[in-house]
Amino acid sequence: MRTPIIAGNWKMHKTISETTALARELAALTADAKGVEVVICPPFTALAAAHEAVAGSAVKLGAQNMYWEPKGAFTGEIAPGMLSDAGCQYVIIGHSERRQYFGETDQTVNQKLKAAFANNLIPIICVGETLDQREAGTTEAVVGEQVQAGLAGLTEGQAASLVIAYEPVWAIGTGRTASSDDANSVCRLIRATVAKLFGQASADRVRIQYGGSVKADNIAELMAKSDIDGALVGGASLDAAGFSRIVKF
Ligand SMILES: O=C(CO)COP(=O)(O)O
Repeated sequence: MRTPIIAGNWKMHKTISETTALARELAALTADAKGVEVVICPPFTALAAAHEAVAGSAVKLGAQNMYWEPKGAFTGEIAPGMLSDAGCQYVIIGHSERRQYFGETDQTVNQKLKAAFANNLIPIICVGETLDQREAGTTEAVVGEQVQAGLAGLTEGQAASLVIAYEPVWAIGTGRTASSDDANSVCRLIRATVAKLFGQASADRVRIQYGGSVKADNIAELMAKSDIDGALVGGASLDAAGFSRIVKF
């Protein structure tokens, strides 16, 4: 049985004081949510404040990115150990915005995944096709390759314990959600790819999220699907009331 996981990717939003307020409100509003894991991923500058704000609650903390080296002359980068130190248990890796604007590739995603595991962080690896790729009929090939290359060299246990977020790029921030059937069929393909690479036991355990214009009013339909185990929520995670309704799908 896979525990559903709802994560909020705050992207480049919220100051420290705004983070404290939002995280506190969210912790209070989700205190009675049972059987679901809740994660928030604020920007780096607000991680420590968020950690303090959710202390004593079930809300967990994640970061939006990291570098793979443990320390050194890498100006502007953040090491995995620094995220643990700030209270993170999760880290988003290879979000489409990082692939699109910051040159991340399946190879850098793979290096980051291995570094995350080496530092006891659970990676949330993002995969998904662009509109051009969907219209060209290459969704399955693109997503399959992202999973295969991104997870290359992991152990069966690691493959089972990570989270894969299927985020079709054309559905992010556009108000266009993939239909629940379309989302589920790609999530099923992702699980089959994990089964092929790491065995059925890992595939049965790995949690697969859908992301892309998830809102309180479409979460229930998505979560009812066989292979969707949660959501990675952008815009709608910036409002405590709305996000708590998503958590309580
Ligand atoms: O990119 C996303 C989460 O990582 C999705 O963003 P939206 O929910 O704003 O579409």
